Amino acid sequence: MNTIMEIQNISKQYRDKKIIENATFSICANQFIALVGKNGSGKSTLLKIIAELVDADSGSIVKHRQSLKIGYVPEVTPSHILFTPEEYLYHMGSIRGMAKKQLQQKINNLLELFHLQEARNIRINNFSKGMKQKVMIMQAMLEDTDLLILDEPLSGLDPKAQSDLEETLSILKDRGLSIVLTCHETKLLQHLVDTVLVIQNNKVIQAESLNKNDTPKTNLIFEISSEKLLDNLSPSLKIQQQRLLNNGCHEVIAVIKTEDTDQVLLNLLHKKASIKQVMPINQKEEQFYTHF
Ligand SMILES: Nc1ncnc2c1ncn2[C@@H]1O[C@H](COP(=O)(O)OP(=O)(O)OP(=O)(O)O)[C@@H](O)[C@H]1O
Repeated sequence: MNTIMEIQNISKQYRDKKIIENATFSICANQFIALVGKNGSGKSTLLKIIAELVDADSGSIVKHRQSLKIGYVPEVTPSHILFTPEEYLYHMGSIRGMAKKQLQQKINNLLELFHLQEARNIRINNFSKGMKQKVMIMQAMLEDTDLLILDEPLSGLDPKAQSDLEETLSILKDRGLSIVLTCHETKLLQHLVDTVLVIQNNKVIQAESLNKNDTPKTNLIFEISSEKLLDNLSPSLKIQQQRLLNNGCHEVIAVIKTEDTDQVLLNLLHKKASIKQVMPINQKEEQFYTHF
């Protein structure tokens, strides 16, 4: 897959509280990423950093396209917009300096795509939550968006509005957009999501595909004194993040097949690695499904 953006070693804290620590992952063209984690784990913060609305304390974001267009939809939908969707989108596009003709054409396309043509002249404050959510996504897509970032788009929607929005997201994915969203119920989006990123203890860990037929996998975090020691471990170890610690050791976050766990741990212990965490991925997903 074509990488469009790399998030490299991003860290963020508010006052003395660590929120995100050394987050490293890539976003590819047409990839659908769900970011999950407990309340207050830092999901919204990470989205705002990717959308360049909040600065990270350290680390960098590398864009692989010169003019990568990012659309951001916040968690809270404004409830008292007295404009019609057409007026609102026109206003938002004008603020961004879009040409009148191009803007009108785009608004027409979006109203059609989101099935809101019949509501084009109704004021947004009379809309249902699902319809308001659609207008917020439309404003994020006024320009030719490559990456759409959505904070909890499904929250507060009734099941009908959720499946309606799910259908819209599926169409956007089919049109080639990359989507990163936070959600509590990844099960709802199971057929759309390519990658699940989990924020846990300030770290961003990649869970495996949601496909239940996959071989069970386990996340492993360990420290090892030298990168060279990893060389002949790599076939059984899919390294996702690696960083140099102040003590000169390397902290490694990796995924292994659950059936290889004993052998990999034995090999690591022979190499004097220090094991920090072993967590079966399916169990972790189960935990997210049941506790959010
Ligand atoms: N601007 C800010 N100033 C200080 N603290 C903040 C700020 N923004 C977020 N925080 C704190 O950072 C932590 C992470 O917040 P964030 O909103 O990113 O979490 P979240 O995972 O999106 O939570 P939720 O699932 O409840 O929406 C929380 O403890 C929050 O209080």
